[in-house]
Amino acid sequence: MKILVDENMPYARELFSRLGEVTAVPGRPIPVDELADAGALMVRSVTKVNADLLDGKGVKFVGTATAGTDHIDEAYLDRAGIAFSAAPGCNAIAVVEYVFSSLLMLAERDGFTLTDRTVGIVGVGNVGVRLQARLEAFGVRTLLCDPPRADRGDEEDFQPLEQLVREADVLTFHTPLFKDGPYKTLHLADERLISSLKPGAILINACRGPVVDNAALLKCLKGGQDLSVVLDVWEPEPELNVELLELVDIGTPHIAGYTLEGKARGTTQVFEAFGEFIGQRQQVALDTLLPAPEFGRITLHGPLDQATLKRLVHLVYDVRRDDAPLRKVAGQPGEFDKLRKNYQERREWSSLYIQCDDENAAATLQNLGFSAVYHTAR
Ligand SMILES: NC(=O)C1=CN([C@@H]2O[C@H](COP(=O)(O)OP(=O)(O)OC[C@H]3O[C@@H](n4cnc5c(N)ncnc54)[C@H](O)[C@@H]3O)[C@@H](O)[C@H]2O)C=CC1
Ligand SMILES: O=C(O)C(=O)[C@H](O)COP(=O)(O)O
Repeated sequence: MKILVDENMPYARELFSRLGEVTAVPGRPIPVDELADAGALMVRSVTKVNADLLDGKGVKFVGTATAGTDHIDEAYLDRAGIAFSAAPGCNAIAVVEYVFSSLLMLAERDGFTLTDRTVGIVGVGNVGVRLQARLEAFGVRTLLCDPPRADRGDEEDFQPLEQLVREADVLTFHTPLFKDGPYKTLHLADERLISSLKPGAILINACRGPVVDNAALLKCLKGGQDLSVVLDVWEPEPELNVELLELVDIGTPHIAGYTLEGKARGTTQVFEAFGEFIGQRQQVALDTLLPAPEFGRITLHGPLDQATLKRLVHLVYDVRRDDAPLRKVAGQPGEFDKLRKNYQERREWSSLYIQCDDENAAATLQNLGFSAVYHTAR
């Protein structure tokens, strides 16, 4: 069977060739003629999968190596009898580490202590849960908002969005994009919400661009609102509003989820689902695929404070490495996708093995997701 895969899926050729004949293609725009004889299609978020793309073709299985699924018309796939699988949670750790890098950078720049701040998390799924756990591991207070989970009766202390807006110093969005329905998230952060944020607040959007009304945000920033902004996603992509980019504190080209581990997990999740679909069950251990990281092992002497955590975090990933290149090319056609396609390898904190001579530092770093151990010379 011919399996069409997005060329930005690491390890796709190597894995899927165990199950069929692989052709790697760009995802935006996808070369439609390649679909004519394809039995399976593996995409990322840049390919809109719907009747226009697939009607009259022989595709029987669609996989997306992403957490978000708003680019897939699932109702159409259902009607057309095409099997579908996504990769929930594959890159959640990467997004959490992006948010942490941003907060630590802003804290250093503006001279505040993270543990004095309250972080409101909107959308407490794979990303939000991990973000809450890591923030709390470092002693940062969190407030949670997730109406679908609250309505399901999930045992968590959920608050209304209005309360987060009133109380949070940082408001960070991690919801899917729902254009309508009871839990609509399109423009969830509208002008009213943005202008009601506490003075000096930080607004972060690393989920989908249209969850924050970009025109309203631009208006608030141009009006001089005392607000710091971190945007990884834009309305619309790949054409972002350059004037808005100039006014945000951190702006990146939709790469919050782009650790090598996160992308590789996405590939392996859809690979395993496809294997299951064709009756050839496969399992892949992620660490058999990944190369050694640039920085593998270090020693930390003494306790862990915010400044030390910032240095450790930024040894693995500093969000500014993705902000500067976007500012250089923003507004030039094709450049947004080029930055994403030629993304410099980025690893997760767990790739850094830290030997600590302070027991508390080791425990906190472990809870934050580093591979930390306590070891004394005695
Ligand atoms: N920037 C990037 O590179 C990445 C972006 N994403 C985006 O982030 C989103 C969240 O990712 P995950 O946590 O993995 O998804 P998830 O599906 O595990 O969690 C989403 C959570 O949002 C909640 N939610 C839904 N509607 C809501 C509403 N109206 N208000 C508050 N909460 C609501 C859901 O109940 C769920 O708990 C994805 O749907 C995707 O669009 C995900 C990964 C990488
Ligand atoms: O998983 C998701 O959802 C994301 O937003 C991905 O990180 C987006 O990456 P691409 O699929 O656009 O490469």
